[in-house]
Amino acid sequence: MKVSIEDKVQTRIPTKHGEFILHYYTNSIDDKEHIAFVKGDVANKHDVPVRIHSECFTGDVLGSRRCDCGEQLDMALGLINQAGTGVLIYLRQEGRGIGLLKKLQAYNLQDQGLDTVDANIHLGHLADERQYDIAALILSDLKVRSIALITNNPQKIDELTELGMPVSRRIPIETHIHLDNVDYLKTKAERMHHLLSVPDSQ
Ligand SMILES: Nc1nc2c(ncn2[C@@H]2O[C@H](COP(=O)(O)OP(=O)(O)OP(=O)(O)O)[C@@H](O)[C@H]2O)c(=O)[nH]1
Ligand SMILES: [Zn+2]
Repeated sequence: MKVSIEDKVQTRIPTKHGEFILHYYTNSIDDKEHIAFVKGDVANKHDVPVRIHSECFTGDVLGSRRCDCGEQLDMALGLINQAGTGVLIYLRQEGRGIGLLKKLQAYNLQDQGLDTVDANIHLGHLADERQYDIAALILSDLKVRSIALITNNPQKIDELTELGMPVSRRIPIETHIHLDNVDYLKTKAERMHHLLSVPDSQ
């Protein structure tokens, strides 16, 4: 079934990265609300800086150091603010699409020695179950013509391109590497082909 979306409400949100307009989208498939956080005039523009961020309650809200999500969220808003225009799409696909409960179970498996990919597989899931069709629809709804995608994940670039949203270039988003996330980032680079350079952990 093809999904459709509806922009239900737009409201002004002042942040430490300046002012954004939040667009609240519903969709025809489930009751998850996806958000576009828009700065400046992006309609009919090319090469618009865009971050497609997947929900990470532990990283985004609680500041978990297991992953790079919270820092990436902050960096992306800073980048968009500097550019003066851009969009952050916040997709409600927690835990690479497996949900919060399973992600937390995967964390316990990681503490027993599995990496982030094998922990998902052990729980009967794929390494990454995310979809980007709603992100592409939101960008079309905002009339964005092409995007400078803020990501280290080449798979995201391929998927957006396949969904008909031209990616003019990639903007890297590399965060701090520390003891709590070095193995996680290394797995992302080696097994998920993220464009990251991560030194060996001790
Ligand atoms: N299943 C699972 N999900 C995780 C884990 N760590 C982070 N996530 C989720 O991964 C998603 C973010 O994906 P990442 O792989 O960090 O990065 P990405 O979005 O693919 O790539 P970038 O655009 O470069 O950030 C969020 O939904 C997080 O909740 C983990 O160990 N296991
Ligand atoms: Zn995270």
